[in-house]
Amino acid sequence: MAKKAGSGKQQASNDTARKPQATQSTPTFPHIGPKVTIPSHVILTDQIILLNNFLNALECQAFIKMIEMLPLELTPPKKRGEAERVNYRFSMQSPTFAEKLFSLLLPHLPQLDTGNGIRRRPVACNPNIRLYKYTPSQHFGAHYDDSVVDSATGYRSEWTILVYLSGVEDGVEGGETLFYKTEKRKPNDTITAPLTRGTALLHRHGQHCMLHEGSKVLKGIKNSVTAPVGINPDCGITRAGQEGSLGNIANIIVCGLSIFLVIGLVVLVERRKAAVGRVEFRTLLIIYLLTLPFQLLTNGSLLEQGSTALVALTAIHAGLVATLFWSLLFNALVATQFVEDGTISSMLASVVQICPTVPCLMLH
Ligand SMILES: O=C(O)CCC(=O)C(=O)O
Ligand SMILES: [Fe+2]
Repeated sequence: MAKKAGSGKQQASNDTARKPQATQSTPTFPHIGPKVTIPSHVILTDQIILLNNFLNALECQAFIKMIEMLPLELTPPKKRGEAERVNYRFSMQSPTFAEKLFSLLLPHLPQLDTGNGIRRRPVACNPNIRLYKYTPSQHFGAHYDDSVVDSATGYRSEWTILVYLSGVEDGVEGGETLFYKTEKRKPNDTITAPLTRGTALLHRHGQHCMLHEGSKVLKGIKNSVTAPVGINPDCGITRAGQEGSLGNIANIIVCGLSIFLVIGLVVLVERRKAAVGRVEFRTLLIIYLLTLPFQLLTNGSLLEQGSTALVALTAIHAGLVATLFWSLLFNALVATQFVEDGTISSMLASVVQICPTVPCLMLH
């Protein structure tokens, strides 16, 4: 009898719950070539997708050879509340392989549901890579996969990718990944993903994960490689021009209008009759005017996240905002002067006002 979800969902055992593991030495992964066409086959909308022939027979063979050389761990006996997993595994952090895997997957990936009705193209594979080997009678009990956040990028995973390195073509019997529509696990509510060599199985994980298991291998050896797949963080605004996004359109419009408004104010200040503070105020407006195109570009979701252009423009923007602060302070000093004659003595009143506040601030 498979484990009941009961009070809480049966999670993959602690060491399989997609929490990044202590880094093991990274093996040299075999070469994987890009594939021209890999049609995606949706088995269950927003839940299970198959990409057949993601790896060819030679690539699968090379992976299995690599797995055979690794110091695989046989699962220790399960603890309370953990899913039963009896197989051999090698787990590691490999950002390089995760990037390679993702670059090959990306051209063939459909947009995936992020959980709030929005579909997005995934952005990365998590570097937590696992290699599995199941011998006859081994299996992975029913469980749910957890989401993980990649600390380097902040991407939260929403899907699992599982690539079968061996399958029925190799004489493997049993070992299919089973998905249950209900926790009762009735045969009518069970979806069986065919165990086909080279197929990449994408399935939803985290909050919307279906209860699933790696069924018992009856004959032959099942090998697979798996990684979590991340989608954009929820708070991100898709870059303008991508997936029909207008970027941060409100920011773009307001900054655009502000540019014209501030130019108008600069002109009006020029014509101002007041003897004191005119130049300072105009300088403040000009500095503010300079910040606006940078605000528009850096906060408008127009540029690629992490790109050199965005970093450079953000640095200039931050510098201008700091300058704006000092200019504003200077305007405040000028505006509080006592004798409005424009000479240095007019600053006296400001000094007299500010000095007593300093000890008060220090006491706080
Ligand atoms: O090997 C399988 O078929 C299932 C593996 C799995 O569920 C997992 O790695 O979380
Ligand atoms: Fe799983």
